[in-house]
Amino acid sequence: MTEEAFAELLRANGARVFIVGGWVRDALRHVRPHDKDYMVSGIAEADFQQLFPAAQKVGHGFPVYLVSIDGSLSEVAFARKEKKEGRGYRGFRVSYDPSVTVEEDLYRRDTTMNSMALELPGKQLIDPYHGAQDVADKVIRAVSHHFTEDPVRALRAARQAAEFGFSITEETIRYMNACRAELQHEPQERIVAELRRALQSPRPSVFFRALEQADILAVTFPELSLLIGKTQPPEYHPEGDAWQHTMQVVDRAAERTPNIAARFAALVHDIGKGTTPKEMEPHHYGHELRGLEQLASWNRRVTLPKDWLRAGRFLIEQHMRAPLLERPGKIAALLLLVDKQRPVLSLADFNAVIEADHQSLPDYLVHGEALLAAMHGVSGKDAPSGLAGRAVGQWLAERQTAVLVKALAAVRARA
Ligand SMILES: Nc1ccn([C@@H]2O[C@H](COP(=O)(O)OP(=O)(O)OP(=O)(O)O)[C@@H](O)[C@H]2O)c(=O)n1
Repeated sequence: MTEEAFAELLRANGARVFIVGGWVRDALRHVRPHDKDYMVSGIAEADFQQLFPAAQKVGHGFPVYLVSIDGSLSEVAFARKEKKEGRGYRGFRVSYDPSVTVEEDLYRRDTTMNSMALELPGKQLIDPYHGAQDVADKVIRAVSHHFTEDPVRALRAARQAAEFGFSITEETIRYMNACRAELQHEPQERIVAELRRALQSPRPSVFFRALEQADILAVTFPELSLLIGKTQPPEYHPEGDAWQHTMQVVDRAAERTPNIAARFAALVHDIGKGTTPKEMEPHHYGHELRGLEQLASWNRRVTLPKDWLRAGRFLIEQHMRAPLLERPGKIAALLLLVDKQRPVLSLADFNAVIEADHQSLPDYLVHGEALLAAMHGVSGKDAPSGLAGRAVGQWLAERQTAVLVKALAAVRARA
């Protein structure tokens, strides 16, 4: 059914119909809006079911229906009021009778930019909390103290700041801080989902810095929060401590690769510096090993996506040595090892993180694909017939190194 027919049918039965949430916000931001969510008020659930017998009921604790509108299945919710009664995002008493108004529904939402509606059919903007002005000013502002009723809103606000390049008001930062205690009991999947979206954003550091500003980094990402104040030799790190460095590296990685596992690897590459003994600072000898331990402990607390873990481990192990190799045998071995990380991590992804960290890239990584192609021209099948077992492996490694030396010399001659 068309949107027009859907709205007309409801209006003919005394209801009001609205487009709500992120679609309205994104339309005002002039970016391509995502899925449309609808809301209806002034109609009882039973009457709605009679009008749309094919609509599938979904939703936890309150009715949401899936209706096919303009060719896609859209969510249609009833205007509702919520009263927090228990812990977590499900601890609500909800009322959604036909008397609940659109303004009441918008009031229970997180931020002003997400609390606007367009009434159908004319798409008149309903904006009781001045979200349009905040979108124009690029400001994230909690609608009310109800913000704290769902603690994940603290992460949503930080993540949307990173996605949209918006700033967060002081008062909202305080509400984010007020979510601190409850955040410790949130399902980790919701936190990882927000982390994923933050890593997808153009500047992930905005997300982590907002959490730090609200003093909730230590409860959401304790391994990262340990990096704060960890000193580093200023001649190598004029940007400051291990936290400032990590924030720069994750942003530079986001400029260089869309691969989320690689961006995660950039985030955790120096995570071992968080547990460097105080007396060793500003040096961090052995931080690769401590980094693997920290990542493992993060993964015990939260099951991290397997590809993130694999990329994270690999970069923790390789980020110090990879750009500093001189011996051809080591360069050949590294390139072949990087090659084995596909499809989790391509050579380009690996290079993106190394360059984000060191702000330069050695020629053997810049031309790594060509060097690999040359090395792949040699196969164990070409080994002399007298060789077997490990001797074939050794012969292959030697041949591949010889090929690499030639190919690298050609690359360097052209430079
Ligand atoms: N914790 C939450 C989640 C959602 N919402 C409200 O529900 C709407 C729809 O939520 P959702 O689709 O999850 O997010 P969007 O804001 O539409 O967009 P995004 O994809 O950026 O999360 C939001 O706009 C907001 O009004 C809320 O108040 N609190």
